[in-house]
Amino acid sequence: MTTLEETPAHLVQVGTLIRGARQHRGFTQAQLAERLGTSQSAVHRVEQGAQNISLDMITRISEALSTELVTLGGPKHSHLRVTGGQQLSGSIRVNSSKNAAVALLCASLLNRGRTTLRDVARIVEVDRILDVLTSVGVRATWSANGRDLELVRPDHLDLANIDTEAARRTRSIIMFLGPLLGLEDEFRLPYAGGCDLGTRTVEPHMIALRPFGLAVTATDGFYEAAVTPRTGDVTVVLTERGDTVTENAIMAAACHDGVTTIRNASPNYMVQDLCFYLDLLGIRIEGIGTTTLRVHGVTDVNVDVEYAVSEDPVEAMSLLTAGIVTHSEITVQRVPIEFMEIELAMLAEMGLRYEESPEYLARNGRTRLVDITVYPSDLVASQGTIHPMPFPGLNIDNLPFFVVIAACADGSTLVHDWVYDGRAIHLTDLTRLGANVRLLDAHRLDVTGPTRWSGAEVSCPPALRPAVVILLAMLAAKGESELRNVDIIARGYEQLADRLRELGAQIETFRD
Ligand SMILES: CC(=O)N[C@H]1[C@@H](OP(=O)(O)OP(=O)(O)OC[C@H]2O[C@@H](n3ccc(=O)[nH]c3=O)[C@H](O)[C@@H]2O)O[C@H](CO)[C@@H](O)[C@@H]1O
Ligand SMILES: C=C(OP(=O)(O)O)C(=O)O
Repeated sequence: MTTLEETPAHLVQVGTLIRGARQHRGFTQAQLAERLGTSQSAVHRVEQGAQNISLDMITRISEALSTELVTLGGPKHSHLRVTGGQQLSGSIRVNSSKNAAVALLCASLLNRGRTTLRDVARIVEVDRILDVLTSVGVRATWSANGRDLELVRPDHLDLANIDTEAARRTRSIIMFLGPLLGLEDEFRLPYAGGCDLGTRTVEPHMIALRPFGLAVTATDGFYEAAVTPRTGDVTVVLTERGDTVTENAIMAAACHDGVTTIRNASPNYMVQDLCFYLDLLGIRIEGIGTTTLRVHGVTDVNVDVEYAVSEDPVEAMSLLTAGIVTHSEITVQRVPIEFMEIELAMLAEMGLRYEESPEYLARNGRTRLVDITVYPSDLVASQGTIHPMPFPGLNIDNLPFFVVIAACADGSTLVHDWVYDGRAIHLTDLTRLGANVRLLDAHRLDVTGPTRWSGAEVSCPPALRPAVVILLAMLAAKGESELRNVDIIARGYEQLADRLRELGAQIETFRD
């Protein structure tokens, strides 16, 4: 067998191509293995480049993926050709959220019974976490309609076989810490990765999990975790009101023998989804939707549950923005209104005309939804600075959409992203399409509108939301634009170009 150190470069290249093609098709390693009549670990080895692979096998993989992507000779990236400047029309539904899905996937490790997640978005971020889960022995099966995911954990996780490459490509791997605390005395996890948004510390996670007996040392490329099991009531005070750190604390508390009080908890949408799921597992949580949670831990959970992941406020913002910047009348259905109220209030201040339907409940029976119709509106710049805050403030992931909206508005707007030191810079790519967007420093943008958008060729920024913002600006820009290398969009959006096409957008996908 070939060891990783002596893996020939061409095998790694072939493995990477196969992984890319599989993820593009929305298959897990286990699903591809099933189609090939082989094991998940064999697919894992092929993708790592740790196995010699015959031409015959490459052909079979191509067939299994019904794709031409598995070819020798350099990866083929996808690009979008957009003919913009046209109005959109019709209705579009908001999908379930990436951020809740990844938390729920990690949380399923707490359950020895069967977890069925309904309405899971088919996005690359989900696949990455699924690849990690299946590599350690979790059985993951998609339903025939491809929307529901059944997860069954083995009694012992095979952490030695963890899919390091998939793990390193997502930040969400950090959310394995919470559930693993209750399962293992010692384990190692690859460093968390993700989009290029500048430095994102993991220190708050370590602080939050210390009261549960976790000690972590960082070695080359891995967090080495050692757990000294503790019992009894615990208070965790979060130093930052972060979303995933709150989720980690909740998951550690869920399997802790005692009651945990978490202060300065994020009450954001993905945290609420996690709490609703844990509630079904029999873990009582007081204070859901507030900044103080009391989690009544259960040390052995073994129940079969079904939970429908709730709708994504960031996708809702993205779709509303598509209507706003193209001066269109469109209806965005299934908007989780609790998590869009501030955004909508700000847009109303800027002159957006819109209507909301009466509220109805999401499939999880908890999240309140509305349909929102936006009308063509003449926008004016916001009076104050636009800046995010932990929920219930303006969602940081929605902030980039305000940049392209501000560029359509009359006047100057200051947009202040105090959270990420590497996200604002990507939005300066809007200048290529004619916008007046100036970077004042790493965190602040001055945007002056209205913009006379014009088509251009732009390389997709290496960050999810800015990438989508550029695409939406291209819909507004008269003439032809090209957005090159758009694979990153599939990390958080399912078939975005196809769905915008259904609203009348002229977007064509092509490859090198
Ligand atoms: C999988 C998932 O759910 N990802 C979301 C989650 O990431 P996640 O929870 O991983 O966000 P981070 O922990 O990286 O927080 C984002 C940044 O904000 C800083 N920070 C955060 C809270 C706070 O009270 N003070 C503070 O300074 C952090 O140091 C960091 O630099 O939350 C981010 C912020 O909402 C979102 O952009 C991500 O989409
Ligand atoms: C920053 C984001 O997510 P993640 O935490 O997955 O990087 C995002 O969704 O825009």
